[in-house]
Amino acid sequence: MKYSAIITDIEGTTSRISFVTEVLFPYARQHLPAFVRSQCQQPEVAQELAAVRQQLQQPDADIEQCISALLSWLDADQKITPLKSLQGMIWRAGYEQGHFTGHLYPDVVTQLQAWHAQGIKLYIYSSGSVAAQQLLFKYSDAGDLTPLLSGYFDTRIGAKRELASYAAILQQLQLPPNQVLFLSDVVAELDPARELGIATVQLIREQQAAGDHAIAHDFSQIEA
Ligand SMILES: CSCCC(=O)C(=O)COP(=O)(O)O
Ligand SMILES: [Mg+2]
Repeated sequence: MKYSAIITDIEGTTSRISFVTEVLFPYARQHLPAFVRSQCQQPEVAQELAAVRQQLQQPDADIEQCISALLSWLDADQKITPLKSLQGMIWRAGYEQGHFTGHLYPDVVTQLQAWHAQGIKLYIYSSGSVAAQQLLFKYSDAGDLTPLLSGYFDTRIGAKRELASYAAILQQLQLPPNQVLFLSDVVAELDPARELGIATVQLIREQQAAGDHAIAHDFSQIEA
């Protein structure tokens, strides 16, 4: 066993990009205005709206201005933390009511089970909120896979292209970098992890450009 821990990205790595862009994002877009209007007094929503106002640097922005900003961030796929948190809250209903299940490539399910059985700790690092990550794995195509996972990281620990984010994750895992493997389809996410000494593998699921990291087309090709 080469690694004590494996951290994996979601979109384009464990899951098809189109599941995020054609199922999750449109569902959030459709339900966000009514969700925010009806739930804005709930403390967890009010807290995210305060973060939206802070991001806008408009402390007096009303609900409709907040909704408009959130929708424009969503359309531009901006990984802004209050948007990602609200998306997770909205997706909960979609999963619980059976509108969709969390897409995972079949090789991911098999390999996560094998790595878990070998004693490798498995973590997720996605721009989707921790709650959204937990929902995807709880309501996955293959059933509840959350027992396989030891932890989750989102934009609260930092952006995925920033070296400091990977340093903070290593700090939390309390592991030396060479015992950790990071999987992503995006070279700009793999580069800062490698700079810290974390092992990296780029997943090439579709037709994206390869970088200079080790490459796998599916999880069965990854030596851990
Ligand atoms: C937790 S599933 C939703 C993924 C998401 O919201 C997103 O922005 C994709 O981010 P990733 O870091 O997984 O590429
Ligand atoms: Mg990705």
